[in-house]
Amino acid sequence: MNTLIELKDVNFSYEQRVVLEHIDFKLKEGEFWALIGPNGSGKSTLINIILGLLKPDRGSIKLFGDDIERFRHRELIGYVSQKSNSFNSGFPATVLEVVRSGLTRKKGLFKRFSKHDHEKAITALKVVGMENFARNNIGELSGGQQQRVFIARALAGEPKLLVMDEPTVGIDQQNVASFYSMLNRLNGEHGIAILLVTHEVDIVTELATHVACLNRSIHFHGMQSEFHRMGTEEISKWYGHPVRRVHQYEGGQMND
Ligand SMILES: Nc1ncnc2c1ncn2[C@@H]1O[C@H](COP(=O)(O)OP(=O)(O)OP(=O)(O)O)[C@@H](O)[C@H]1O
Repeated sequence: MNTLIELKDVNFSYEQRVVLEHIDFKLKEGEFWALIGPNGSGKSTLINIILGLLKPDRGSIKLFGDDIERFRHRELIGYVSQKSNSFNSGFPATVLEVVRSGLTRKKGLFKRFSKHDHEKAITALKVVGMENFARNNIGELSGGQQQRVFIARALAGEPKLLVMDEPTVGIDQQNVASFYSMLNRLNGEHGIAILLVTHEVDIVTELATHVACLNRSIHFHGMQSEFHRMGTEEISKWYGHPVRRVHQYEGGQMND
């Protein structure tokens, strides 16, 4: 399995304040990682470093085997942020246009879209179950539907890795479940690796193949099954406050 993300001894501070320390992290092809941690633990900062938006003070970062400075295949990484789903009803773009805009990195902003691009966009909409909404205005859709469209936008460029920072913020509980089963399909059937930042520890650590626990440094990095074997006390210690674990089904479920 190829390694898609590899961080070694990464440190980062805002001004004088250290927020990430000695971060080692590795994600391989086909894996589904949940990145969890309390508020302010550095999750978004870590994602921004992986995306090349922030530069670490120290340490090495490799993407798809290349040093981040030399990595030229941004299209291999699709990114969906928590703020994507915030269009209001007057926003003048169709779902199809939003998804096609995911191809601009490859084509340049003012190039015309080919029939092939159109097909790619429709295929991506089918994957997320939104093909019937292609002609709708993006603002007419619910938060959950908009977020699916943003996943489709990220998928249009045919990435091998999808990075998401709390993509379910603002989505109601019922739609969250179907959103996650869609992610499961993307990972299981389409083989797309996923790195997902989440507060929904209970659902996601059941779905993900691997879990990373962050609170300034990495406190756990391993398989989902090992994570679920960890004791409540151990989890509470790094989380910074008591964490209650609810054993509802095999493997256990954790609420925080
Ligand atoms: N631009 C910034 N300048 C200064 N400090 C920042 C900046 N962005 C974040 N921080 C601080 O760095 C720490 C880590 O923030 P970060 O957003 O990475 O955490 P997080 O785990 O994603 O938090 P949350 O779960 O609340 O979204 C926090 O203490 C935050 O206040």
